[in-house]
Amino acid sequence: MPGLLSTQEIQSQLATLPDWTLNGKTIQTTLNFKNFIEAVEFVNRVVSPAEAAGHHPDLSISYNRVTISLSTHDAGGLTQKDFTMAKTLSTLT
Ligand SMILES: C[C@H](O)[C@H](O)[C@H]1CNC2=NC(N)=NC(=O)C2=N1
Repeated sequence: MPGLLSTQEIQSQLATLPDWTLNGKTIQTTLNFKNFIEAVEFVNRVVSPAEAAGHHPDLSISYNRVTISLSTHDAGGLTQKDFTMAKTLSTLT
């Protein structure tokens, strides 16, 4: 599938994102907030850049923790879009 990154490309991109890990065909991170409200406020800040990029992370909230998972569903794995979005989301905390 065009656009899928090689294992080597994934590893070198991950090296630039210290809080993110590879989990199967996704990259993932968990962020900790003070409480549920702050976690939800973070998720709300994700909406605009995700819509602008047409690329949407999987999000799960557990009280004060937000787990973000990125994968390019259309391509069936990781593409540059996932790493670009991970970098964008890292600026929102
Ligand atoms: C048409 C639309 O842009 C696509 O379906 C987009 C929407 N958001 C998406 N988000 C993610 N994470 N992967 C996709 O393949 C994807 N596709």
